[in-house]
Amino acid sequence: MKLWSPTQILEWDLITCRTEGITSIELMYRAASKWVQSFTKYYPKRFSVLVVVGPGNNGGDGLVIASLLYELGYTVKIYAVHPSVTKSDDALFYYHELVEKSKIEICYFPQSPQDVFMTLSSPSVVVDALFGIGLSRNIRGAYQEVVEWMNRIVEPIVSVDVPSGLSLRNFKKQSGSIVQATHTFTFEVPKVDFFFPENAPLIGELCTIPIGLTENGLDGETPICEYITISWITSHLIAPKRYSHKGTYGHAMIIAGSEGMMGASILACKGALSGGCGLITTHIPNSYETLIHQSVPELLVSSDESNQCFSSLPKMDGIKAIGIGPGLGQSAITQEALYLLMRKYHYPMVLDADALNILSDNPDWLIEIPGNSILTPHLKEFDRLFGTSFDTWERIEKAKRIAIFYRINILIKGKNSIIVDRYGSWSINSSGNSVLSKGGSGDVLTGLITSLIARGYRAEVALRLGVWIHGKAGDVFAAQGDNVSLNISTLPTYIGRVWELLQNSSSK
Ligand SMILES: NC(=O)C1=CN([C@@H]2O[C@H](COP(=O)(O)OP(=O)(O)OC[C@H]3O[C@@H](n4cnc5c(N)ncnc54)[C@H](OP(=O)(O)O)[C@@H]3O)[C@@H](O)[C@H]2O)[C@@H](O)CC1
Ligand SMILES: [K+]
Repeated sequence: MKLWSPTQILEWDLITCRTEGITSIELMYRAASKWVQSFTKYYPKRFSVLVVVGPGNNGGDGLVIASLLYELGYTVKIYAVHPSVTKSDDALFYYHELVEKSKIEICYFPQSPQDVFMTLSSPSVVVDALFGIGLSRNIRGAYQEVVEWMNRIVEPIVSVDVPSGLSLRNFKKQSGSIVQATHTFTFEVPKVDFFFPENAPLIGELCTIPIGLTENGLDGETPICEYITISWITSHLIAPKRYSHKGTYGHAMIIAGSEGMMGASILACKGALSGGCGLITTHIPNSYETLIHQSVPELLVSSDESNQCFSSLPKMDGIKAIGIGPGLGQSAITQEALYLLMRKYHYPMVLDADALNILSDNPDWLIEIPGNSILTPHLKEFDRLFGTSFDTWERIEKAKRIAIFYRINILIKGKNSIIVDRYGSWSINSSGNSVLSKGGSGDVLTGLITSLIARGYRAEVALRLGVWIHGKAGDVFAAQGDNVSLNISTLPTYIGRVWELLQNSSSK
């Protein structure tokens, strides 16, 4: 799914009006009606409702929502901050047509919405229609007071389109107050900022409400980014060849594990096996050869000169991708070996965990990373590598500059992982949940992505596929009714279920 900027969404509204021959007033009514349909499923008539309206079209939606709920028999009050209720022509139309003609009470600033709310019978809910995608600066003054009052109300807040006050990149350096919504019912498509970790407490439960904007209305426009869902994944899968042998699907190498951390090596190798490449060689400290043979008999094993850690380069003929880092350790001899490996190897590498820690300590080695490789830091590792950022937008801009400069791809791991590729395009992953927040989960992912590259996917595609499949495996596990106890060594089994699901979706 493509994610658009506020300006593009407003343009999409206009295109829809032109294509369908309707007015923006009609589109506003349609949007508000659909919104009310969703709202009533969560909050039935026994709830009384305070609708807080702002000066623009978001406030206009609020006026239509208030009158539709009133018609449905809800107890409704409106709270307006702007002295004349609204500055928008469309909203004014509905103010005269619907609100004035009804008996809905309107209360105004400087009375506090809290005081008005207290006059409603319980249970009650606040509808936040103060600002939507048109907010152009940080909220100050009366609006700020109102947002702070709303946030102190303990009952649910349901935001219309956007929690009011969220900048959506209309301006930089967000610093004003923002509504902390219980639900955000957003129109047509989620907004990019909803997926950023710093905004998670503001959005609450997200519900996207289709309002029938013209399909393909923004064709030819460049979206801000792609939200990776199953349809993107199925459209990028390479079908298995009919006649194949183990050489058909590529040869991957995993360099992972050191004394006391060989579990990381096993997990990364199992992750690689679940990615489906033809051959996997693992390079390990030589004292663990028997352990690996017994734990994962499918692997070819290359033994290091050291008994404890990675210290010498393996033979790399025919290896199409190397995954390196899980449990690797950071001894001086390992650091040296990583440096030599990056200089000598010319295909993509997937650098994770200790490989990233080593790079953080030696930032001038970044230039040695083979082109089209992948770095897979989580937030803290990213900040350690490239410095802290004010917010996710700044972090993404930084990642784009670095990715383009070094011709590498960067995965910033998190609840909604962000993928920035070497061309500067970026995506947000949609799959995954908290069962994956465990030691070893990243090791499996490193192996999986490495395997997909060896199998023949371009690195930037393998990265997106791997991240989505890994997250989806966590979702398949949680769908069984257990969102706690995933044992990471069983994760590859759930990756297998995801492949099955993908095969079924592709054949439909
Ligand atoms: N277009 C369509 O057909 C459809 C649109 N829809 C709805 O419209 C929403 C977008 O509406 P919008 O563009 O009017 O923007 P909105 O968020 O209401 O705010 C703009 C107003 O706020 C003001 N203002 C801005 N910042 C401020 C601040 N910090 N402090 C104080 N004031 C500030 C700004 O005035 P300014 O002072 O900048 O001149 C202006 O008056 C969208 O989210 C969706 O809900 C749906 O109905 C579907 C159909
Ligand atoms: K809002």
